[in-house]
Amino acid sequence: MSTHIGAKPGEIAERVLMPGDPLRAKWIAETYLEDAKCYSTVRNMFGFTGTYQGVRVSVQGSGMGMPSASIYAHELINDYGVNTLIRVGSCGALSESIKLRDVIAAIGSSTDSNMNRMRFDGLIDYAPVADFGLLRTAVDVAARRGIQMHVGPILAADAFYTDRPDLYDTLADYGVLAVEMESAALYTIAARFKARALTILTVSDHIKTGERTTSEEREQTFTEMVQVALDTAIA
Ligand SMILES: O=P(O)(O)O[C@H]1O[C@H](CO)[C@@H](O)[C@H]1O
Ligand SMILES: O=c1cc[nH]c(=O)[nH]1
Repeated sequence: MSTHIGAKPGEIAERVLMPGDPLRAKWIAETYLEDAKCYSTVRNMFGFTGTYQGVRVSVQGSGMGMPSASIYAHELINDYGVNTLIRVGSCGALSESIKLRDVIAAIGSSTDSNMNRMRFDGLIDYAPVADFGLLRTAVDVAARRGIQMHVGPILAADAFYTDRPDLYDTLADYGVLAVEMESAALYTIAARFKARALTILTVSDHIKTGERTTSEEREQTFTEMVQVALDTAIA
């Protein structure tokens, strides 16, 4: 067991999908994996391992926000030898060119979090980016499956509810497609410990139009994102 994950050594696959929502993890495991077994219920942050097309894959909930996601990414890599982490999350679209339920692969993640400022002593604005190989594979997989996937930069924000929507408009002017709450930390930790990471998102909320999906939809219906992530994980 690590501090926050109740798995024994060897119970977690080298390739892990990471939704923020632990019930999305359960749905993915039950829907897509064969012989899925739950290896952790610590804090109800469920983790499962099974096989997808004959390859061992795990799905681990990571919670909301960078402090929580950082814990799971750190322990998966350092305590369980995970080398491939693919976040499968929900996000808010910042631009009207993006529609509700669209799929986005995050090439890089800006952030308003202070975590990397502390890491680099306030002297460097580190640029957290996706693993190029995973991103290239995900683009190929999406094309093969006929799934339209946007590829571009996103924002990982500390707060879900912002007092500064004007900054979201400015970010959109600079090409930032969407906001979520984990990827800057995921990309940074993966880089630090020599693992590969990619974030794939489904638009659950539209910041410009106010449209939103239900919590049940966020849990159980983002199938295109999950299919791209699974095919990418085993490639
Ligand atoms: O749906 P998940 O993966 O949790 O991702 C998004 O949803 C949560 C906010 O509702 C944040 O964790 C955000 O990043
Ligand atoms: O608007 C949204 C939707 C999902 N996740 C976020 O962080 N923001």
